[in-house]
Amino acid sequence: MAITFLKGHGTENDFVLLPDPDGGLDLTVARVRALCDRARGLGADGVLRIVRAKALADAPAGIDGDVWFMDYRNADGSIAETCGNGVRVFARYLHDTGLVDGPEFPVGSRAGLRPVVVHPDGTVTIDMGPVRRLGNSVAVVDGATFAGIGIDVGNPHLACVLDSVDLDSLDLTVQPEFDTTLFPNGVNVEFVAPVGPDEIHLRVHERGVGETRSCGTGTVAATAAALAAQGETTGSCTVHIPGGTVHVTISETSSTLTGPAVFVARGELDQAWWDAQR
Ligand SMILES: N[C@@H](CCC[C@H](N)C(=O)O)C(=O)O
Repeated sequence: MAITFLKGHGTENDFVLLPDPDGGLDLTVARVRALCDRARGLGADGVLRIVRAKALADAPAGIDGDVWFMDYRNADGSIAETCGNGVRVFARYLHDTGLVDGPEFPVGSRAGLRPVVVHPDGTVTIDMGPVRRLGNSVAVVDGATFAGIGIDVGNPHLACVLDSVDLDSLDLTVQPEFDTTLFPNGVNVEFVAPVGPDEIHLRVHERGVGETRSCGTGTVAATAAALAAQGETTGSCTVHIPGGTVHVTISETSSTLTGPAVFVARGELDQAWWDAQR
């Protein structure tokens, strides 16, 4: 059977999507790495396998088996709990292909259900769930220490609000150092430059990927950190990342992320190439 793929992105955080309703694909670490490789594969920050929850061995308890589940993998082959930009692209695929009834439905992820609304213009709003603050910490970049806040949005983040440092001057080609006691499974690190009370610029180094043009869960974590810097726990924010702009709201009990979801290509993988990546 031919293996079909789609290539898409959410604010230039790009993904290979693999429709696999019955979970038949043997998606090894080597295959994820090869797919994401920008020279020997299709090139992407991550892979989104589109699978029914009942076909997945490690779907979290409590998710109905018929729910469409986003089996997310980072470019290095590691599994992450969720991906905000990925959920938007995933949701748009389900909606546009008629795999769901109507514009409002839940998407399964290892962080739990993420209810979505697909808008007529193709943008998507996700209910990202509660934002959990983990306490103060620091990130070290090139010997310089930045104060930040640990934030859990289903996956772990360390969001640092900059005061005087120029965002563009940071070297994010290597993983910023972080406290491995607070983040034993690694962390996504955000650097946030406020440009107004409800508007920020953001750069992010993603766990399992490197610097990306955008990170949806990171935009929520960055908003929480920017609000905390103003003494607030709730509010809304326009977030500019290198790959575009999204909108985030945070309440005491939940959060939302709204932004674009774009498809670039669809096709079939070469079977001999796939078989050679074990
Ligand atoms: N790009 C994603 C986050 C993907 C997972 C992350 N790298 C992790 O390991 O937690 C997003 O848009 O949220």
